[in-house]
Amino acid sequence: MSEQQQFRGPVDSSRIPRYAGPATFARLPRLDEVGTADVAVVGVPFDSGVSYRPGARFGGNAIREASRLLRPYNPAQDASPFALAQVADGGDIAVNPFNINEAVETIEAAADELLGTGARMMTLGGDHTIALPLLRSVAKKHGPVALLHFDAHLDTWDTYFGAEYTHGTPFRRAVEEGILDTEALSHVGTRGPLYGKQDLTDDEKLGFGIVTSADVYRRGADEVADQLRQRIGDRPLYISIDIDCLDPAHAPGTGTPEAGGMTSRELLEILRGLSSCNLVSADVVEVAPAYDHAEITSVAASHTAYELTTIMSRQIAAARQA
Ligand SMILES: N=C(N)NCCCC(=O)O
Ligand SMILES: [Zn+2]
Ligand SMILES: [Zn+2]
Repeated sequence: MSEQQQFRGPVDSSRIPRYAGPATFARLPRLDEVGTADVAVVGVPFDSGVSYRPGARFGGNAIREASRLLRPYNPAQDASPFALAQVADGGDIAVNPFNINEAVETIEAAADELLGTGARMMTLGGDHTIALPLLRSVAKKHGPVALLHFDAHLDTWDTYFGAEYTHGTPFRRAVEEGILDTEALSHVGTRGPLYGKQDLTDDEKLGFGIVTSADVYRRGADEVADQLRQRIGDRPLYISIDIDCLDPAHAPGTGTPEAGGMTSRELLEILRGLSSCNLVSADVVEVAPAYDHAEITSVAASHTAYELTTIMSRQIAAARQA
């Protein structure tokens, strides 16, 4: 059987215009249409953990809309991700917007169910709070995972207004809970003002290395990707991408924008340089379409999710062949 016949791919945009019909990620089938998937793209419309502008609850659907223009062959990774594995849109994990603790539990349970089917998750946020329950679930399956965290922010702060689960705190909680492999933790794209120098000391103590946005500019995407790849090795890897890792010129539609960020080209190139890593699941979070213009942010996010999906599909196909 040819790969094309084996997996159900996107709607053919040369036959049905790409702007027709309801949006799924990359015009892929829904999970309930294919039964099970190797990669499940799921939305988490939750933004009750934000410290500034709200609106990331609408991010997943904005990314789906912007992803209508994605095409099936990815030349940068020389792969047709939707022919190498079954990728499907699993819809949204519906969570309580008025109770953060309950929402975190619901996300973890839904992720357990999806990962239990053998799927890898490509999650579309939502604010960054959602990374914690997703990591909990991934660690139940794989043990403590390596983490690459693309973000302007550290997100290793302790609490906000006494709250433990917020979009500025998921990775401190994750280290405390022992679900991350502290030999392989990196922030990428970090920049902007902090509360104090202690933020950096605390972050380092938790085990994180930092590649700042200026480092990416000075050293270039290839060198940064090489260094990250060496640190990660063949550990199970989770990639969490806060779209505010990009400069506001490349991602205005987000809740806590910081000047001086990476370009979308730099982000995509670093991800392509990680294509040999054992990516077990990933998220793209913090897209807040109300502050976007001309879908700049959601287009960047859709291409980011496409590269991540391609990495996962290539590995699934390689594992199948081994
Ligand atoms: N995770 C994101 N996007 N932002 C965290 C910012 C936390 C703060 O307001 O200091
Ligand atoms: Zn951020
Ligand atoms: Zn963040």
